[in-house]
Amino acid sequence: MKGLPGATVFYQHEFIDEDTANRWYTQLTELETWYRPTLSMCGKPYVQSRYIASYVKSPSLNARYSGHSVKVNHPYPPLLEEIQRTVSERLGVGFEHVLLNWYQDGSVHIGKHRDSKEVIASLSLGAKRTFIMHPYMSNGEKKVVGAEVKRWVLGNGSLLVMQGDTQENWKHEIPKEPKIEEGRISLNFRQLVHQKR
Ligand SMILES: O=C(O)CCC(=O)C(=O)O
Ligand SMILES: [Fe+2]
Repeated sequence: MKGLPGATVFYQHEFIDEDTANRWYTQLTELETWYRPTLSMCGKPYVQSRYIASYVKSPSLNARYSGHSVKVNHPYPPLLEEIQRTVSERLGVGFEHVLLNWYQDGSVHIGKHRDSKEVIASLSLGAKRTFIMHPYMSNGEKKVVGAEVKRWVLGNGSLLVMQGDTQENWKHEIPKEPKIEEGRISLNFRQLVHQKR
């Protein structure tokens, strides 16, 4: 993707067709493992606005995000096997873990953050949402010369891949868009495996 120095980001608007995307969205809302994660902010518990669900290929894997652990499930249900296989075959990359985020409407968001360095492939289903990348600042300086805020829309059935130095140099977020009434689910496929229980 152009205009993102120090990042390797690919975006494909119609990675899967709309009918399939809509069908997968509806089926995934029926998963029984959705829950709202709690973060600790200044010692107080803070329940986040989005629902998440997470699956690992192998029961010995553990997933951590922003310092808190995520409840992981095993095995993958057949639908998630099918979706992951579709993404893996098209990209030629295997994944060991998926984190699903469910933004039930535009009031639900994810704040600016960085993720771990593995390849992250993110499939979007449902409502279109804005995605913003911000240059990461270190000691008051951008880590990459010429980095400027970049935003675009993640469509229904689109795929976003972040890899390489992207997380070193950039933060990303899905901001609130209060006018959006429909829901969106993103499936974030990752290779992470480095922490054992
Ligand atoms: O929903 C998305 O597309 C982004 C989610 C995200 O950044 C994350 O789960 O780390
Ligand atoms: Fe992220």
